[in-house]
Parts: sequence; C-alpha cells; structure tokens
Amino acid sequence: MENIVTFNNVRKSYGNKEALKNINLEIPKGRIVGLLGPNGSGKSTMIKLINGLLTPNEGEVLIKGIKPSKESKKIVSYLPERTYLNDWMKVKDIIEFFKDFYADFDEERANAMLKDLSIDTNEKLKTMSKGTKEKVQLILVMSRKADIYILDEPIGGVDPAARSYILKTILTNYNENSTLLIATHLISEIENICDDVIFISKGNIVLQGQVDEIREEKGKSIDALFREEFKC
Ligand SMILES: Nc1ncnc2c1ncn2[C@@H]1O[C@H](COP(=O)(O)OP(=O)(O)OP(=O)(O)O)[C@@H](O)[C@H]1O
Repeated sequence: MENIVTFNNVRKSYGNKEALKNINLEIPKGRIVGLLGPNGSGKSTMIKLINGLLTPNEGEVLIKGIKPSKESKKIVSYLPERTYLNDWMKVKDIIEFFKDFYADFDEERANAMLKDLSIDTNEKLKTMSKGTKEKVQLILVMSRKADIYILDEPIGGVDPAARSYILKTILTNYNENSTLLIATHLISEIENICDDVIFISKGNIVLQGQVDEIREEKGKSIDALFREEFKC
C-alpha cells in the first residue's frame, strides 16, 4: 500500500522540552485515521511537522515522498487548531481567497455545505459564534480536492446535531483515494468513521492499528480503551 505520510526517527523538542521522542510512522493512502492522545501528548506537534510549520530536530517527515514544502502544501488541506483567517472577512471573501490560493478548491461544494448549515456568506467571521466559525473553516478545508486532509480538533465547539451533519458530510465528500487525519478528543464521535487509530502518549506512539481489529482484540470500543489506557 502506498504511504501518504512517513515519519522516520523523528524527534522534536521545544527548548529542552522533548515533545516527540522517536516517531516512526507510516500512514497509508486512502484511510481515515484518528490521531488520539491526552493533552500535551504531541498531536499538534506531529501535525505541524507534516505541514512544515515546524521542522524536526532529528529524522525526517515525508508527504507522498517529499519533504514539507510549497509543493507538499498543494496536496495537503489543513485545518489548524487555531484560525489563521482574519476575523473581519466575510465568508464570501474567504471563499474568494481560497479560490485564488488553492487550484483544487471546489466553490460549489463549499456553497452547498454552507447552505445546508444555513450559514450566511455575507456574515463576517467576527460576528459568528465559535461553533459557526468552526463549521465555516471545516467546510472550506473539506472543499479542496486534496490528497490528504489534516484536521486538528475539528468539531470541539460544534453542537452535537451539527457534528453528525459534519461527519456525514466529510464522509460523503471524501474521495476514496484521499487520506483524512483527525486529531480529536471526541473519540466516541469519530471512532465509527475511522479505519485506523494512532494512540500517542508523552511523545511516543503507543498503538497504531485498524479500528475493527483493535476493538475485536481488546473486546472494547476505542473510546473505552483510551479511557482505560490514559486514566488520570
Ligand atoms: N510552542 C511551544 N513551546 C514550548 N513547548 C511547547 C510548545 N508547543 C507545544 N509544547 C509542548 O509540547 C508538548 C506537546 O504539545 P502538543 O501541542 O503537540 O500536544 P497535543 O497532543 O496537541 O495537546 P492538546 O490535546 O492539549 O492539544 C507539550 O508538553 C507542550 O507543552
């Protein structure tokens, strides 16, 4: 199976704080992967390395065989933990921005999803609730036809009904050849859409495998396993 993301002996520290210890990882193409771990375990650090926002102290990260770069950004659609969009922008301005910036942006798809969620494209992000802002950003990110979508905590502020719609929409719009990497704490919400999960703890990968196999082997849900593994 072709890999879309590879980590080879990756270490990453912030000053003398070691965030990732020695990560070796292969994420195959065409999978929906949950990246799960307690607060501070290294999820966002991994994601920022994939996006080239950070560079490893040791080892290498490859996206479809190339290092994070301008080229790799063309095939990665990334939803960051915190927004990089300007608050004063209207949704329709952001759509224009995405159209200019990303050749693979599908405006029709974005508008259809915005309409389904009754989001007014004349509204500015500034005046929107946190959850609505999250929905807009997720819609934009999912409206690119990328090889890999990386979502860092995508639905935390979204109400449960909209969450179901969003997860359903992700699945319907999701192209089988694309890969989706989702870092989240909402495990029970996403475990049924994930093919694989990765558990990370204190900068180490402690488990990686197929959801069905793990559930069968351990005799419990991924959510229950996580709670047990990382009990405080
Ligand atoms: N800019 C930074 N400077 C110093 N330390 C940092 C920085 N960013 C992250 N860290 C540390 O690196 C470790 C990993 O953080 P990271 O943000 O990757 O965790 P996470 O799994 O995404 O956490 P959360 O679930 O809370 O978002 C933590 O110990 C954190 O304190």
